[in-house]
Amino acid sequence: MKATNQLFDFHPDWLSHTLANASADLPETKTSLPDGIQVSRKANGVLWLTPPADRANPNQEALIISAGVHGNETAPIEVLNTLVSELFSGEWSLACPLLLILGNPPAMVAGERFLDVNMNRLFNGAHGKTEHTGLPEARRAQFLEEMCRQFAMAHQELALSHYDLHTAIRPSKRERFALYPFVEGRSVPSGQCAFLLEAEVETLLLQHKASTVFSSFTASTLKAESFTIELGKVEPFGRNDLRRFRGIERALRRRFRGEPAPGVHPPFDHLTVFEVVHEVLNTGPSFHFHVPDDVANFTEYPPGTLIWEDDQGGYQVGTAPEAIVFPNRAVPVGQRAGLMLRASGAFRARPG
Ligand SMILES: O=C(O)CCC(=O)N[C@@H](CCC(=O)O)C(=O)O
Ligand SMILES: [Zn+2]
Repeated sequence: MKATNQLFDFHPDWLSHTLANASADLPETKTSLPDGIQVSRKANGVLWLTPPADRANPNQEALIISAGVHGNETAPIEVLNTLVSELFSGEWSLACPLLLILGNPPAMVAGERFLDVNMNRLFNGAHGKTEHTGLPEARRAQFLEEMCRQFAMAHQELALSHYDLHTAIRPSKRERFALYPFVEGRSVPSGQCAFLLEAEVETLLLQHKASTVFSSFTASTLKAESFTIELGKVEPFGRNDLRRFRGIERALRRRFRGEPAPGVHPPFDHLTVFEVVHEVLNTGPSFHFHVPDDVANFTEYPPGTLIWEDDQGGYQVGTAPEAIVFPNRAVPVGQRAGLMLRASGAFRARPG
């Protein structure tokens, strides 16, 4: 199709174009789809789509969807690519402005989480730290912040949501879970909970402080309703069982098309909610992490369990059981080695 070829230079799809140009500094390229959607490839792996001004946007929203901020988390990248291919081949029509981001193309090509520095610790301005000067991942994070800022400015009259799609390094006792960045005084809107259930995400983690992850930037700075969503486990391109990702694919397609939310149905009729009670940081040479390397996300520890210690102190589970997510001792000093969670209730959606 003409529009696809113009934007993707004869590559069959957006993903293969993005991988083939992983380190290229591509100029902005614009085209339009036969149904009038304006498409701008802002840079490699970044598409800004705008429906015609007279098209209805029934949900009155604008969406930022990112994947591949970690290069080896490939399933959500494949899901986004499928949706872009459907849109470009005219299978359905877009109702809302959309900013689509494949975060770290060089790391995607390498099949690595990141190359020089974890890009999902570089937002909210952290890309500007002197130790990151000149690093491609820092430049990319700064560019992505700028794209999101411009997109939010261009659509101030619409409700802005950002879903940053990931897969986890370890197996998980809860297959899909979302993290809600902390913003003072804010609580999760019920419509967002219903969307997570629609996407077959049944667990929600409430963060306890703002951070340097992408979703925290869009939540804090752009006032978006933002979530990091963990959709399964890391696998290389082509090795994902995409049937396990149909929930998010369907739910995003429905939002892109501007259709109303469907009713909720068991088993995806309630979200189990956890709150972060402690962030485990690698404190340096004397840091000793007592959680084994291969423990699954949401493994629960009874009260009093020693989670980590160093020569200054440590952390023990409090009076109620706590679960761990993202245990990872191999992080640089000062970075997160895990999150300790306490169950804090449930969101039960009204039956559809
Ligand atoms: O499985 C893991 O250990 C990491 C999976 C992952 O990349 N998670 C995100 C979570 C971001 C957030 O806290 O919102 C990350 O660590 O960047
Ligand atoms: Zn990730």
